Amino acid sequence: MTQELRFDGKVVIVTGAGNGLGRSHALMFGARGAKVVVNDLGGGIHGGGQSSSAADKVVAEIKALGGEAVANYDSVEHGDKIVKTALDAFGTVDIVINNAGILRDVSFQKMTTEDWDLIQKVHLKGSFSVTHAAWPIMRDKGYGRVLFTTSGAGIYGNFGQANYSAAKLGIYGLASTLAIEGRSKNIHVNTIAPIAGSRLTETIMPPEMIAALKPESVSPLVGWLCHESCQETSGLFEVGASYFSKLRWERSLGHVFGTNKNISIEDVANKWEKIGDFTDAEHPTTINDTFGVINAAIAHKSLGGNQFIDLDTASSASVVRECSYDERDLSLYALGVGAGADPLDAKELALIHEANENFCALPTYAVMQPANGIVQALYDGNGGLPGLNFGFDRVLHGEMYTEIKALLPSRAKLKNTYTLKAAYDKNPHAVTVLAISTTDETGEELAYNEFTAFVRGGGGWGGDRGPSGDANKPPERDADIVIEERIDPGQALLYRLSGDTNPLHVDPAFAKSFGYDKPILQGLCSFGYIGRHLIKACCDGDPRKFKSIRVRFAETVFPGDTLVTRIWKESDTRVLFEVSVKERGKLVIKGGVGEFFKDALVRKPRSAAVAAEQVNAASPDDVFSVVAAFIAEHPDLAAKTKTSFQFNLKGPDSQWIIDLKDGAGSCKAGKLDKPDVTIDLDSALIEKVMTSTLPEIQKLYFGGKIKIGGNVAASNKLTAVLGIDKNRYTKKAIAA
Ligand SMILES: CCCCCCC[C@@H](O)CC(=O)SCCNC(=O)CCNC(=O)[C@H](O)C(C)(C)COP(=O)(O)OP(=O)(O)OC[C@H]1O[C@@H](n2cnc3c(N)ncnc32)[C@H](O)[C@@H]1OP(=O)(O)O
Repeated sequence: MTQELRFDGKVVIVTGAGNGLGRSHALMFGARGAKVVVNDLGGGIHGGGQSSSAADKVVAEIKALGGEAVANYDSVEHGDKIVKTALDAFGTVDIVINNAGILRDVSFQKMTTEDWDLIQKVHLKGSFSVTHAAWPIMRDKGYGRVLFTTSGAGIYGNFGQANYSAAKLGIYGLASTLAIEGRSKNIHVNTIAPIAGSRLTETIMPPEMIAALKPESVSPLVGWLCHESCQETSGLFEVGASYFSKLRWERSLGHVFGTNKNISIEDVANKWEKIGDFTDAEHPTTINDTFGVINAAIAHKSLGGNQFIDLDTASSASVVRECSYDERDLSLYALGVGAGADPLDAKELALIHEANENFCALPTYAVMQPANGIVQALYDGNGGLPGLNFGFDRVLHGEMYTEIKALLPSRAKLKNTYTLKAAYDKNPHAVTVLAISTTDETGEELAYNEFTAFVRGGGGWGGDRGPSGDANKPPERDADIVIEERIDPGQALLYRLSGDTNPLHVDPAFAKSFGYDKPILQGLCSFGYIGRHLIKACCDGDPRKFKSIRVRFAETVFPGDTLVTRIWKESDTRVLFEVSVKERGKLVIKGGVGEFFKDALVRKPRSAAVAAEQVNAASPDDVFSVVAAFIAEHPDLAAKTKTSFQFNLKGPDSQWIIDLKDGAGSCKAGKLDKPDVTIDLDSALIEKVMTSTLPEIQKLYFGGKIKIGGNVAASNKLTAVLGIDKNRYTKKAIAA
């Protein structure tokens, strides 16, 4: 900032401006264009006497510098008179500097009531009185800057200054409330605790220190806080001898016993260390920050001595959440975890392009829907999921285990059943393990997940510490396979669209409040990358061979990092792995274990009820499901599938091969030479079905001509027909 900050046209009252700090402030304002009311009673430092000479001298100094100033000799107890001087001379008041003060230092033992009252009168009541007289003027004009002067003696206490300490901390309380009341009227209120050599301090400081503590080194802070371009309000600053700093409150995370418990003195004594433990301390800035904590404590009914983990639910019934996904979700997720960086990589394209004949869900998508249920619960601070009594401000994803039980369909309605498997007290933190079983509409279990949450400051209830140490350490030899991949700097923003909208990954301010320099990558995003690495390295690129993965998120990963996955083969179906970040040489994933199926999982036909809902579907999966459902409903055809059953599903321009065997099978684009059955799609028939059943779909999608494969919109039409009217259509076709 190079432009001079001036106060032209602004009217400033500086109390106690005849000497020391007040004089320095007044000269600074005068030199920068302000009209200054130089108030000074001209008394001694202990409150006796009166003289106009001190104020007059400073007025003369300001005028000599080319500025405008008037003197005022009233006591600050009569703030209205001081403000009247400003109004009479300059017509308004813009800035009030409450600086005047005296000392009556004496030990508390010897302090008289008069010593006490006098100090309260000059400091606390004086600050009130001047500010109170100027307040309506500043409110009416919608502009004001008020500065109060407190002291280290007020903030920290000081021997022999009980009266002064009380008044000075009272001033800070006054300032804090005025900052709130003035905010809507553009009145900013700040407080400084100056350390300066002045008449008040020369009796208690050695001369060389007094010389170093020039009042002139305090005034620049006063000038900045009172400038119209400064937005600071409610601040408290220590300043002196070229040192400028800001103070704030700090509060330990504390301890909540739970309101259902009668708290004893012994309970408090037992938790004393925790109550005073400033690890992960908070910095409250408003009274609501305190009420929030108290309300949370009142709201807690079943804490059993801990605030964030609902231990009661550890043994209670599971919670079920329903959700669904489709091809678009799978594609978006695959992109979110780095697939498609090379659009010509055919194996990865099959994870993204829903009409690809090998289209298949990335197996790690199995974590996504269960995770989204947790994310929703975290938004609520307690979404009814077992164990969760905390929000995003506490949680880091600690560990993850995912096991695939059946091939994920390209679309499904899911039931996720959440159970709190364990809660460990890693004092001062906590670790919870949520077990989630995922089933589809048919009741078949598709996946099993274990989410481990690291809950900052959530421990300390004296519970079991749980497993310790590093599990699944890799052997001390070079890795068998190393895969390196850079995460795009914008990856967290793309990944969050799959559902993990935790602000920690997108909002720089939130990340800062959590203790990070910038937003961090979602744990499950790294997880997805690593899943892809394992598929590439250990499944020959076939996601259908992927069985399970276990990781510990040991260090933070940031978007833009390069992941280096090191894999050690234990057998054909099991590996250990670790992941580090190339740029920082940090190990970010420890204890990794991957397991694989010897033979790729195969699709199983889904029930007719499920298939009937596959309208507007676009993928081979859906075509397959519908046809397989039809077959299942026709015993003659079903019997054939026990051995092998193949047929062509033919449209005017392209064809699908459906291949069924032992209740499982595949569907891909192409034409069999010798199919068991050929179902010939007749566009006239389709048009008739569409016209009679779904004219709006026809209007949108159907132009009298159907294409299959390659053309997604056309695939929609095909499966819509099969789904809606499959019996009528396929019967006729097969009969033909
Ligand atoms: C849960 C469902 C989530 C669903 C998704 C929604 C939320 C998401 O948006 C949130 C995220 O994605 S966060 C991003 C991913 N996670 C991270 O970046 C965390 C990385 N890990 C760390 O920073 C440290 O390990 C850290 C900070 C976690 C721990 O480090 P320290 O404090 O140094 O701990 P330390 O002293 O080493 O160990 C204390 C005890 O805790 C155990 N522990 C350590 N790391 C753990 C971890 N990652 N998971 C589980 N337990 C862990 C230690 O073993 C130790 O216990 P003991 O002494 O008994 O061995």
